[in-house]
Parts: sequence; structure tokens; C-alpha cells
Amino acid sequence: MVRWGGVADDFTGATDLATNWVARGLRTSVTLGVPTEEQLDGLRGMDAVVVALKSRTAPVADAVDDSVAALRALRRLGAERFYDKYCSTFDSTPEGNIGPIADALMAELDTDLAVVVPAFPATGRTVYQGHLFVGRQLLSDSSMRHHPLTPMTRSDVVELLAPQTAHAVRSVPLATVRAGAEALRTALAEHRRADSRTYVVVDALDEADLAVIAEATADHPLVTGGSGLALGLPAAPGGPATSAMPIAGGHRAVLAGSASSATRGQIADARDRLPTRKLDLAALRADLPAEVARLTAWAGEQWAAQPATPVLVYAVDSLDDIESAPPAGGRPAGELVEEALAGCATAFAAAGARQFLVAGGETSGSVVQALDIARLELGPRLAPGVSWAHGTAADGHGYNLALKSGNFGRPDIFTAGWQELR
Ligand SMILES: Nc1ncnc2c1ncn2[C@@H]1O[C@H](COP(=O)(O)OP(=O)(O)OP(=O)(O)O)[C@@H](O)[C@H]1O
Ligand SMILES: O=C(O)[C@@H](O)C(=O)CO
Repeated sequence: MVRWGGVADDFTGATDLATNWVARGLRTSVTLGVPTEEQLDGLRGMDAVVVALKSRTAPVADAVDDSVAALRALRRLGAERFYDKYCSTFDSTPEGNIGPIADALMAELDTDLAVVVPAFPATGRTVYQGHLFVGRQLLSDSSMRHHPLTPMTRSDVVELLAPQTAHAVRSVPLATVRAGAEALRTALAEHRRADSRTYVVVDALDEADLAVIAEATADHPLVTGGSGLALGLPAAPGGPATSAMPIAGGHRAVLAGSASSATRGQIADARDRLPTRKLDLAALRADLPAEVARLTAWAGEQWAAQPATPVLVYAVDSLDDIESAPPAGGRPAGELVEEALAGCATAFAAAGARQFLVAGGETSGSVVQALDIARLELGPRLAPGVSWAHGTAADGHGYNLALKSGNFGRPDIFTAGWQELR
């Protein structure tokens, strides 16, 4: 029976949360978009289901509608506990969408308090004195300040969330967390208000802190955060719930639309070792389908020479590539890149590609929607927050996909990550 329902604001975030639930022994499926009634029937045997949405940078009203629809579908599956998954670097703007989505889920569940826990220590995200760190840097000093869609120029999570919600935003310090679950429960209770809803940002530096937060919130219908809090759940006695993943035989491609620093490092690492093409924004603006056709012909030549070698198509290798505003009358670069990589995914699939490593949450959303895959089952873990998965497209073809968050993964993941597919 489904115990947990996850609502994730992007596709990499969904597989990130699912990776951590699987690690804690929960059999977890990911649906790409809100599941249909027919899909719900096939999900009833899972312990947890994550609905992947493309709501992080969608118009607020659409993001809220989709999130509520996802929550209602998960309730129809019998889920009673819900995880509002957003980015561990709190990717959002002063308008949202983290606040509006969480507000809507709180209202739908009629709950008056939700913790806010971006921390994911295995990937260097920690929260201290309410401030979000990425490794040794404050979020606002990290590469996230240059994100093309959601530049993060502040680090205080209370200050980040407050403009996005009408509800109160409070915080609980690390000392309280380190005093244990009972102390944290008491502190959270002190923040409850009879007449309003409240968010509480909770400090966490390591997985022991996350375990305390998980224990203190065990009766909360809704928790919010990055995926780290899922690792706070007690480990199931049988170990991780990874099932044997079907391997989809076919050509391989890396599609990288992310401009994040880890992805740029991974591109630099792979560029000289894999056949590589960088997207040309001018060519995409001039004739996007023709450019996709050129890339597909090039990929076909590479696979003809080396059938098992992945090709790499990427968008950004230097911050100078990021276009903050389109030329007069032109389409935004982000849209062009997403459409081009989605086009590459379908054209490469038609040419026999069946294994895709995709970098970036928005990019993954565009790629997986283009491939018309509705559900993913997780296979081997590639890195903290990243797993291989298998999905079947509407046309019956099976695919192996690794949806890598922009800032996750080791530098050699684009070349070494395929070893798991044996
Ligand atoms: N040269 C560019 N100029 C502006 N935007 C770009 C450029 N190249 C790519 N983009 C866009 O930047 C966005 C990157 O977001 P995406 O979610 O794919 O990666 P990410 O934010 O690094 O990953 P994640 O969300 O998993 O952390 C995409 O919409 C992509 O199309
Ligand atoms: O939480 C994270 O950092 C990732 O799962 C993510 O959401 C990136 O898009």
C-alpha cells in the first residue's frame, strides 16, 4: 500500500527523491506528470510514488494546479503522508514557485505547519542558522547566483521563502535539532498558531540531523524540502528496494541543457573523450528543425563508427554562454535549448538510441515528455540523488534514463556512468 506520495517540481528532483526512498527500502515509482486513473491502478503495490512535474519555473497558477492535481491523485492511491520536493538549492524567484505550491498543498491537506528542509548533506547542501550552504559557500556565493532561470542571490531560507507566501516563516536552530526529536517536536509546537499556517526552516548539517527531523515530523501529513530528509527515515531491514532494471539495448547519448557548474565540469571532462557537439544558438534561431536534423545525422555517423560510445550534445560550457535576454524579436535561449534537446531525444531515439543521460531538471522534463514516457522504475544508483531508471514510451520502446540534477554527480559521470548498464 502506498505510504508516501511525493510531488516534485522537476523531473531530476523526482528521481532524486525516489533514489533516496529506494535507499531507505521503499519500493518507489516515478510518474512523469499527474497519473491517469488507469496508471493509478498499476501503482497500488508501491510503498511510495513520486509525481514529477515541470512546475519549478511554470506560471504560478499552472504550478499550483498541477501540484494540487498530483496530490489528489496520490491521495486516491491511499497515501497519507506527502513530500513536497523542491530543489536543495531552493531554486525559485520572489514570486515562487516554492511558496505558492507549498501553500496550496498545506491548504489541500488542511495542515497548519510544515517543515522546510533543503539540506542534502551527501551533495554538500547544509542549513545552519537558517542559511543554506553549498559545500563551503553560502548559496548566494555559489554558482547558483548565475542560474539562467532562478538566480539565487540570497542564502537565508526564511528571507527566500517569506516573499513567496502569506504564511509565517520561522526557524529552528541546530542546537534544538541536536537536542533530539522530543526537543524539536516541542520547538515546532511552539511555532504552531491557531489562526494561521506556519513554515519552519530547520537547520541540518548531517544525516543524523535529518533522522531527528524525520522522527520529530513522523506524524506530519506534509514535509517540504530537498530529497535529503527522505534519508532521515529509518533504513528498512531488507536494505535498498532496487529491483532488477531491464536494460534497453541501443545507442547512447548525453543531453546536457544545464548550465550548472557541476555539469560544466562534467562537459569539460567528457568533451575530449566522447564525440561532442555544442548547441549553436544562432543556428537554432535560424532553423531549429534543420539544426536538429544535422545533429542527428552527425550522431548517426558516430554510432556507425562506434556503436557503444555515447555522443554528447550540450548547451553551455562557460558562464559567458548564458544569454540573459534574447535578441529583439528572438526566442529565449532556454526555450530553444530545451526544444532542441527534446528534438534530439526523439530523433536520436528514431535512429536507435535507447540510453540517455540527461543533465538538468528542465531539460529532463522536456526530453522525457518528448520521448512520451509516463512512468519510471529505478535501477542502480549512479551518485547521491541520481539513479538509472527504466521507462516504456507510448510507442512501446523501452529506455534507460538517468536524469541528473545540474549540480549532482562526479566529474566523470558522462563517461563512467554507463558502467552500471551491463
Ligand atoms: N545559453 C543559454 N542561455 C540561457 N539559458 C540556457 C542556455 N543554455 C541552456 N539554458 C537553459 O537553462 C536551463 C537550465 O535548467 P535545467 O533545469 O535544465 O538545469 P539545472 O537548473 O542546472 O538543473 P537542475 O534543475 O536539475 O538543478 C534550461 O531551461 C536550459 O534550456
Ligand atoms: O534537490 C536537488 O538539488 C535536485 O533534486 C533538484 O531539484 C535539481 O533540479
